[in-house]
Amino acid sequence: MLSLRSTAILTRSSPISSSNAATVVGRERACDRPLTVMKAPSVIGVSERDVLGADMSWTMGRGLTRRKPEPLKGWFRETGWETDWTFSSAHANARLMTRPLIAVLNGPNLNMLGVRQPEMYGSVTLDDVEALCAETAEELGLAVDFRQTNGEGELISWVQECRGRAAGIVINPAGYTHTSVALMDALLAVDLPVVEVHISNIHRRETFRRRSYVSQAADGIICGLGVRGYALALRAMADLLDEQTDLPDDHSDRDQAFHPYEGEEGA
Ligand SMILES: O=C1C[C@@](O)(C(=O)O)C[C@@H](O)[C@@H]1O
Repeated sequence: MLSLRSTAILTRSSPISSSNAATVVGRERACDRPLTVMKAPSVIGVSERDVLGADMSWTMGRGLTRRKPEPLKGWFRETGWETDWTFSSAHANARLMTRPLIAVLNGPNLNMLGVRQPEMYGSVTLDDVEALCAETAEELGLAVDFRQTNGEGELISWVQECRGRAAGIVINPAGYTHTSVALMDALLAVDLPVVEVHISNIHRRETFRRRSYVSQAADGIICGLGVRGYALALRAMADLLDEQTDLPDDHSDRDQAFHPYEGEEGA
């Protein structure tokens, strides 16, 4: 279970748009080290998609370091999905960036990596793959939720849960690649960027592996490059998300529009 790792709270009164901003109150004073918080849609009154799915860059107004902490109005819900918020407050105007959450989903028998047909899949374990994904995500400024299941229904439920929660899906559907219309339908339904990964080159193997239902729902496919395909998939996902982003680099307009501590005593 994920634990609450920091105690920041978001409050806002109007719907999010890319041109306004939220008030962010942290128990931690503005600092240069990262804070990880759980999302709190019920607290901040925005949809989970706004928090996690959308590309967002929040610019905090002047005065973060001067604000007295408000009483907490609620706690971030623990949902198993998280986002990282990084305070960088070397300057008077601190900037808060969300990390888009990418679900990395693995299908049946991938828990057996390392012992399963090593001549085909190599000797690395699924834990190694998870570590690789975490490292790559860190480098790319993404957050990952890495999961594996042997159940088709569970995999489909996880895909469905991504809607409104994740910014994209990297999936190695394993055996369900070649059989599951339902998984394909779920991926089509969530309407998120999808990158399909296979450790082995499915086109060099048995004929039945050449057909992938999942590919119908995938933006791209990486196969045959071993587990590094996961890292490549995350890189591709970062690019896809960048392409969706139309935020200007210069947030000065938002800096001007957002004065959360205006009028406050001591601000
Ligand atoms: O389980 C797997 C693993 C696999 O998805 C791969 O990663 O190469 C390829 C599938 O055909 C197979 O059923």
